[in-house]
Amino acid sequence: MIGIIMGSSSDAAIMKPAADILDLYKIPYEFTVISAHRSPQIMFDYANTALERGLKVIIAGAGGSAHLPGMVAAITTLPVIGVPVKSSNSLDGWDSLLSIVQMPNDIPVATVAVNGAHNAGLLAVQILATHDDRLMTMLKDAKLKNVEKVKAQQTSISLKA
Ligand SMILES: Nc1c(C(=O)O)ncn1[C@@H]1O[C@H](COP(=O)(O)O)[C@@H](O)[C@H]1O
Repeated sequence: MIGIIMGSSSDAAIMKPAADILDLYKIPYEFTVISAHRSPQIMFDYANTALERGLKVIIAGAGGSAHLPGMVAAITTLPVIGVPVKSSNSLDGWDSLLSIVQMPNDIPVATVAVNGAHNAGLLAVQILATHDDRLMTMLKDAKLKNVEKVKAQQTSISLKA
């Protein structure tokens, strides 16, 4: 089970690609809103019980002054993947990117690109795949498909005068 959490329902569309990836790989997940700023006790309880509830990885997305991923990582020993969300009144996503990526020593958050929920989902799959042959086989197939896509582009590309 993977936890996908976000600071506000306004982040849901940006976070959905993480859920889409988990659907593709048939991995169960929960998808919910939790805010370190607005609901600190709920955030604490979620992070504090995540391991015993069977979560393996937490994907946390937040915009603006994005403390949610780092605060969850401060509480749990599970891997936390942070998704900087470019929210409506943010500084083009730089604020959330820097808030999430610049963690102090001892509290890592694996930060993906701004609005990079797709890769966050895939990274969670890759973490699970280290102990799951079905997932590792699917990931290898996906890599081979990428190679085929590039080969097709090599044969179709042309420079028009
Ligand atoms: N960064 C955080 C946290 C947090 O880090 O705890 N809680 C909400 N937010 C962010 O505030 C932005 C605006 O939220 P609203 O749209 O609800 O006003 C969202 O992108 C959310 O992730």
